[in-house]
Amino acid sequence: MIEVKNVYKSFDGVEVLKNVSARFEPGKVNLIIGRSGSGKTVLLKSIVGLHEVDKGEIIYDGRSFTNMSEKDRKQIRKEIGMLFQGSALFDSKTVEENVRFPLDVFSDLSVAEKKERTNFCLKRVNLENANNLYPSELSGGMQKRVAIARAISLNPKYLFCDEPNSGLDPKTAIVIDELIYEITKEYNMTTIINTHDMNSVMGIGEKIIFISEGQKVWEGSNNEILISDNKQLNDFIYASKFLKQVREGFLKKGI
Ligand SMILES: Nc1ncnc2c1ncn2[C@@H]1O[C@H](COP(=O)(O)OP(=O)(O)OP(=O)(O)O)[C@@H](O)[C@H]1O
Repeated sequence: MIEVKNVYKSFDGVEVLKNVSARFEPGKVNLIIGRSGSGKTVLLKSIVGLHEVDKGEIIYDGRSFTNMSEKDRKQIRKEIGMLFQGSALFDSKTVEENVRFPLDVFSDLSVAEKKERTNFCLKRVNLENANNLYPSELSGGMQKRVAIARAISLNPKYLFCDEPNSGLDPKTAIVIDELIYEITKEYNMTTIINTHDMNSVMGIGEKIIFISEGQKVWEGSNNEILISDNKQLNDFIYASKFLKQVREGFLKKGI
């Protein structure tokens, strides 16, 4: 479990995170949602240590990331898989080299073991025959799958995804969401995703944190979101006419 306790973060005197607390559980897909500029990325970066928080604490399974030495942080970083916006693959490396990269840098595996692990990860994302292709030869969805294979190569306990669906068509986005959901369950990972994709929210949002102007103003599940009477949350969610109609139908049925 990852715990965020009373976290504050400012840039040049401007408070971007204000007393944010949240618990992200293992084996669950946790989403951070909110408008552009609400502080989602700053929160995610604070959790992984790309930003130092001004106040408050980040705790990984009882280990205070905020207060530990750089050496201990390195250990936690090895337990983290990251899926960046836009996949962030190395264009000059093949699919196989991209997926193997974290193993080359962080593991003591032999060449044969690395090959085996790389192939296992590629198989897991249904890309068995793509080893020798370059990112430019792949569709956006395939690139995302390579990025997922790379993110799980070190068998992480924690998976962070920043807007995993950006740039994908709705159908491919669902495939990627489902893949993230399945691997979260398979490896009992604590997965945290930043998104404003309402399909993801409704499809895989087991636990959702809604951030507005740097504050957590709501948390709950994808089912609870449909019956919430939190005005700020509803203004955000039902900016979509379609979802407004879904909510009305849902409430009419009295579920
Ligand atoms: N390194 C930084 N220096 C100064 N200000 C920053 C920095 N990073 C983020 N901010 C500011 O913090 C605020 C929150 O930004 P953040 O990127 O977390 O928003 P977001 O919710 O992730 O938005 P989006 O959905 O558009 O990615 C913004 O006002 C942004 O300008």
